[in-house]
Amino acid sequence: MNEAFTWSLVDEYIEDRLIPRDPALDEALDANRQADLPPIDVSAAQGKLLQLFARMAGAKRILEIGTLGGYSTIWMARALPEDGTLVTLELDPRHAAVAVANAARAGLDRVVDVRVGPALEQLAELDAEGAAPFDLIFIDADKPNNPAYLTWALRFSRPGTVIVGDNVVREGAVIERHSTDPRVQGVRAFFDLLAQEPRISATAIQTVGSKGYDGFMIGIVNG
Ligand SMILES: C[S@@+](CC[C@H](N)C(=O)[O-])C[C@H]1O[C@@H](n2cnc3c(N)ncnc32)[C@H](O)[C@@H]1O
Ligand SMILES: [Mg+2]
Repeated sequence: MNEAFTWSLVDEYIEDRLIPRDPALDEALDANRQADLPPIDVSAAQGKLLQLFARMAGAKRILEIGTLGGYSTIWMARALPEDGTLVTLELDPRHAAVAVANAARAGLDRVVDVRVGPALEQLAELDAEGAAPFDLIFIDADKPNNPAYLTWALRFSRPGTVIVGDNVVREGAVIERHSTDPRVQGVRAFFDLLAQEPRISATAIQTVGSKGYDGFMIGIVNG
């Protein structure tokens, strides 16, 4: 059997056994399709993993960089208490509008704050507002800016903050040091920064599934 086909079937099996259906998440994916958003959201199994990280961290404040239609947003926001907050940053106003509607349909409009514009500008604005530290930060936007996003993530952290980065393996292309793909170079610079950053303890895990072969970086800010 074709490998990628098996990975998808196994994801279906995992979803069937371990991931109860959440109509709001299914509706979010439908709304994304209808709005022609690219299907580059996390898988259900990965969304659940992010939700579990949020619960393990006892998160009350989550920052997401890269919203798309808010699929991962909803997964993580479901882990928040009623007075929790999830700030999510999105460049494309069309994506952001779909995400706002999806979060509202999920009953999360009071906890989810979708901010539109280049994330680097939005992060500077959050800083100017004196934003309190976040408990979990999920980096999943334009990969060339990953090093800058990590620097900002550290600024918005406290000891114990969990930082997760998506798409850090890129079908194995991460090891191609001469790659001309700026996303690969962004991820490699992200690893370089992590390697010499004493404030964070990190690893990366390769993943396969319905979204192909990729990986997550998971780190915790040291005390
Ligand atoms: C991979 S998608 C996010 C997927 C989403 N986290 C999920 O799993 O459901 C990346 C998103 O980042 C957005 N993006 C790209 N460049 C950006 C930037 N400079 N600032 C903010 N968002 C950006 C894209 O428009 C896209 O919606
Ligand atoms: Mg991603």
